[in-house]
Amino acid sequence: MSGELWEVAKSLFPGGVNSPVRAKVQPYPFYVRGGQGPYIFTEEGKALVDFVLGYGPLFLGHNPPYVRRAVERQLERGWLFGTPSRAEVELARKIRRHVPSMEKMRFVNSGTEATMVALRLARGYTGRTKVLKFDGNYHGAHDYVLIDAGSAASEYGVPTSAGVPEEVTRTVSVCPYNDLSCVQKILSKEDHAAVIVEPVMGNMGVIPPSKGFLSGLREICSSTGTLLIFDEVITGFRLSISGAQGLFGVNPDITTLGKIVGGGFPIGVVGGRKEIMDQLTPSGPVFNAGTFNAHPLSMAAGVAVIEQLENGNHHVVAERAAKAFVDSLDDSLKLTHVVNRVGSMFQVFLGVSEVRNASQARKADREAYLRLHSSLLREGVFIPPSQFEALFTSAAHDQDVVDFVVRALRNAVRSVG
Ligand SMILES: Cc1ncc(COP(=O)(O)O)c(C=O)c1O
Ligand SMILES: N[C@H](C=O)CCC(=O)O
Repeated sequence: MSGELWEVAKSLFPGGVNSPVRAKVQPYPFYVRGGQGPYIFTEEGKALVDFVLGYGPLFLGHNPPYVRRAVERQLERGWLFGTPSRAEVELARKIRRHVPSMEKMRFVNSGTEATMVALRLARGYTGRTKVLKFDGNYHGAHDYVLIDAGSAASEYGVPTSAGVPEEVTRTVSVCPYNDLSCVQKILSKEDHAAVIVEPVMGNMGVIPPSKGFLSGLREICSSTGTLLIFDEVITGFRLSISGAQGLFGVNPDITTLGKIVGGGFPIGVVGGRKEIMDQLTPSGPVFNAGTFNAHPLSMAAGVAVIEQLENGNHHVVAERAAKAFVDSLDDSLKLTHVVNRVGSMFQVFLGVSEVRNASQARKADREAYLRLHSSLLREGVFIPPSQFEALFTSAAHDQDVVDFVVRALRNAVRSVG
């Protein structure tokens, strides 16, 4: 049972968990036995409608048969060879077909690794040291991005992590999200290698880019010789089959992917213009290597997921469910609130009337949000236990699920006040 596992886990893991946001569920995290479609099943045997979806990767829901079969086929053949395998070529060709700005790419094992390689590549290619990021954007858990970071770093009050050397911090400039004048001012010195941005912010709740923000970044970067990196670890293959860059029609120089493109198996991808990517070892001097890079199981799962996205109306189904949730929330909540939604990712901010950047997100009533989380859990619905995460829907969130969730929401909002 969850309570017993938690007691042991506390003695084994710092804070009882292996990724901090998981510890936010009160009074202790529930342990999960399995998942199917839009549901997860707890150790206690309770079914929960899942709006966390592994923090984004499971765009087709839990345990979809075509992904499972692809992984099983790979398992039968073996799963690690230390040499290239066919599936990595297949997955890369699919990614490039849908995200043409990724002319060449490197497969790594997490979004964290992907952004780390992207920034190193940008420095190697431009010969410049500094990079610019945005307050509240989260790009994983390495030194160069744990500065004013969102997600669990903000939730636990350490947006700038202890242990990041000051020498590193000094090389990272930070602007408020959606503030082009700040970017213009900083980049005008022409000493920054890159701007890294979540094209839709999904790690401070959800915050959409203002009209003209992404195209403005493109223009400023091009005119100052700065590389533009879109961190599409969340948005890639979610906001459209071509990610946020397809949706907004703005091409970055470098893209990072993760989550969906590995079908729920560990993956990160860094890709971009040929001449930039060719700086990577063995064709260039910027080093990257990895025992598990292009892991055959992740490659097989990724190919299966993209095949599904190429043939179904999965984005329509996921987006319809997200819209229904948001509409129902708007109808039931009496309290002042904002719901930001882009496609199938969204978040509600209670007690505030506008959220366009991280400082506005920080003003939301986080206690009230946690009450909403807990009461939804009692009603059989799992949303992230942190204001600074996004809710996600999947292609498995069909009309029956939506109807159930709308009823659950009506009961749950009473606890919010
Ligand atoms: C936008 C973004 N970039 C990078 C990462 C890091 O990915 P990972 O957790 O796979 O290291 C995440 C999430 O964790 C993310 O949301
Ligand atoms: N916000 C993070 C990634 O998107 C959530 C994953 C984690 O921190 O465990």
